[in-house]
Amino acid sequence: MSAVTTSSTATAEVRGLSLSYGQQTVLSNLDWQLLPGQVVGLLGRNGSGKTSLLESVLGLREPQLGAVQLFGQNAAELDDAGRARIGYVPQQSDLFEGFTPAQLLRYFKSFYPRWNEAKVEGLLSRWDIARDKPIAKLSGGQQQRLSIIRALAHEPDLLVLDEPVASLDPAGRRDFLRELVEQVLDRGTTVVFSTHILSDLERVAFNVAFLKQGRIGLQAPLDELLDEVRAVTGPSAQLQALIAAGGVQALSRSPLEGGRERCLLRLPQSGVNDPLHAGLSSERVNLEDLFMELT
Ligand SMILES: Nc1ncnc2c1ncn2[C@@H]1O[C@H](COP(=O)(O)OP(=O)(O)OP(=O)(O)O)[C@@H](O)[C@H]1O
Repeated sequence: MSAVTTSSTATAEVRGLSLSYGQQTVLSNLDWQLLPGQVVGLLGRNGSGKTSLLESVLGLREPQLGAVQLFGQNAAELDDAGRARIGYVPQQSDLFEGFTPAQLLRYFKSFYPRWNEAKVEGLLSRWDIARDKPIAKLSGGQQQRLSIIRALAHEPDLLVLDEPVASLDPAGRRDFLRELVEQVLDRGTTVVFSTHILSDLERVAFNVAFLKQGRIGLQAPLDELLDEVRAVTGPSAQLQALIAAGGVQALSRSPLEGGRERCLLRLPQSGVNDPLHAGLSSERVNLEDLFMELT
């Protein structure tokens, strides 16, 4: 179930990352890779370490073990040119509340050689953000959108969003996320965003990564998973034989009474090992099933 294939062109490459807070181990020998242009939804339970992982990827947290490379450089020692290629929207907004949006954006513009003023103006209008109102008086959702505009304005090659839609209402989330992804698709930006709102992922994440027990157990295109994964139930021996025959990836296995098991299996598209042929019961799964079993 390795989440990594070797590539020298990865936007981010994480190898053997371990991170603890005191006695609590949060990330454990974690491997992960983000390729150029990938849009990845990072899924994990509350407290599973999503923020810790994203901060480690950005070089903001020093892990006890392991290596993180961004654009081929050590993340903790990224040079200014490398830093300018990142857009980051943290879970806790770090906007200067005494500023107005116009002042804030002017301030950040001075740091970046690349700055797309037309995009900034267009998004401020479309996302309905008053340019000259103190940021402290904007709603939580408006502040979040402003934070995202700030992160998009310098056209980053890697955009990291930690629960970007937590303050948005359900109606706003869908259109907003779709537009966000459209904003970056043209440029081939790599996007990673953490969330536990599954409907957001279904709409915009082309890939999903599952964080469990300190590791990325699985990362794959969501469509492919919904197409290929089945919950298969039957006698353990029969399931074992099916798995041993090869070409089937066992994602999770849960023992049931009477020598039976329930397994999440990823089956090849050819259908050669269709469990129904082996007399086992097989059901399609949805994203919620995957979340429950893989996080
Ligand atoms: N600075 C810190 N010091 C000590 N413990 C921390 C610190 N930051 C996070 N933790 C702990 O590490 C674990 C992972 O936290 P993290 O914020 O990375 O998880 P998360 O998956 O982003 O959570 P959520 O979905 O609730 O935002 C939690 O148990 C948290 O209490």
